[in-house]
Amino acid sequence: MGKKGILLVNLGTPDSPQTKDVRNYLDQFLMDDRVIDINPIGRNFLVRGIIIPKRAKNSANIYKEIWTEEGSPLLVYGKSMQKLIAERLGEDYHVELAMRYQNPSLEEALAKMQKLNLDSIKVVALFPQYASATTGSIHQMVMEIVSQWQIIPPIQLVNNFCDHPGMAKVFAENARKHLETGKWDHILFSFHGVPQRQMKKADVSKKFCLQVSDCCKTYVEENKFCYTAQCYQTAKTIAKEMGLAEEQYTLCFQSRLGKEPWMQPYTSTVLKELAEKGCKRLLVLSPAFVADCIETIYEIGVEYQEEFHSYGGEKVQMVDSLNDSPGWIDALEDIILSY
Ligand SMILES: C=CC1=C(C)c2cc3[nH]c(cc4nc(cc5[nH]c(cc1n2)c(C)c5CCC(=O)O)C(CCC(=O)O)=C4C)c(C)c3C=C
Ligand SMILES: [Fe+2]
Ligand SMILES: [Fe+2]
Repeated sequence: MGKKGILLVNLGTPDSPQTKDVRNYLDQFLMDDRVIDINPIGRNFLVRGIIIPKRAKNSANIYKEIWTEEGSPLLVYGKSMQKLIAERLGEDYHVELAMRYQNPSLEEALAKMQKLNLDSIKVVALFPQYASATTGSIHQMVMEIVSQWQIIPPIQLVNNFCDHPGMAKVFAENARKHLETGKWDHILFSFHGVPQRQMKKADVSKKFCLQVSDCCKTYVEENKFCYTAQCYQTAKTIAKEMGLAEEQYTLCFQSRLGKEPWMQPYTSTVLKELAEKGCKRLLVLSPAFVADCIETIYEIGVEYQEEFHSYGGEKVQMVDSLNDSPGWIDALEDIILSY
């Protein structure tokens, strides 16, 4: 028998923190019709005429602040995950890492896998929750590439691992380290948001998401593929592992882009409300990501800290992501073998 192929895929990151590379990254990312899902002319105007000219230089400066000697944190942790999981799975497996945007590209990772004549390929998008803009886009691109092959091996796509107990345990352990050393007034689960429009599009029945009150706070058959419902399920699983009561934590959504409504409550609004209630110290988990990146290190660690301070709060403590911790490698192995 030959080897089984495992393809780990994360979102992507610029090749360097220089403006030119950040521009290329944002262009490929935001021109994806699953990310900015409007008509092509509108998307071209919005992305190339407004967002990139306005954002690229500032984003490049932020990437410069978070860049490490080995590169972008998202890619550095991705490579480390790839190495550790390959060691763990042993000789019967071949593990590749790819990024949906920029490098290492999906094209080059899949070309390597094609040459190896693998028995099968399992695609694990490195997002605990399924969203059309992330996992959906990765799966679409993998299928487009593989559809050109003469031999298409058995392919399996992992949809989500939003309530995997091992994943939740590592987030809970990382948070617990801070619970032991400090007193926190409240815990936030701040997820990357998506536009409300994309949530409605993902509801096949058109009768559930954003149509019934508290539509996605419980994870049920009707919303089993809903990003928001999966976010609530992740938060619940981690909160249970941490022994938190419902009133001790709040779920919120960050990283909104543009003017249309995204999933709510927005993290900024919740920070303001908590500060007004007298909360001074917040512990923030961000379990939409499996690795620290610009959205956790900078948006939470720097921007939300400053914002909370401006409302009268004192401390926003970001909890480390799963990164390349041994517990996460255990969980990832289980996801690969059993999902
Ligand atoms: C967790 C899953 C993610 C979803 C869902 C998602 C949707 C989404 N994102 C944008 C716009 C931007 N996202 C950016 C960065 C970014 N987004 C994710 C994940 C999700 N995005 C990650 C992991 C990252 C970080 C990459 C890194 O290199 O660290 C950015 C860039 C930020 C910047 O340049 O300052 C933008 C812009 C949209 C429109 C969207 C729609 C559903
Ligand atoms: Fe994003
Ligand atoms: Fe929903």
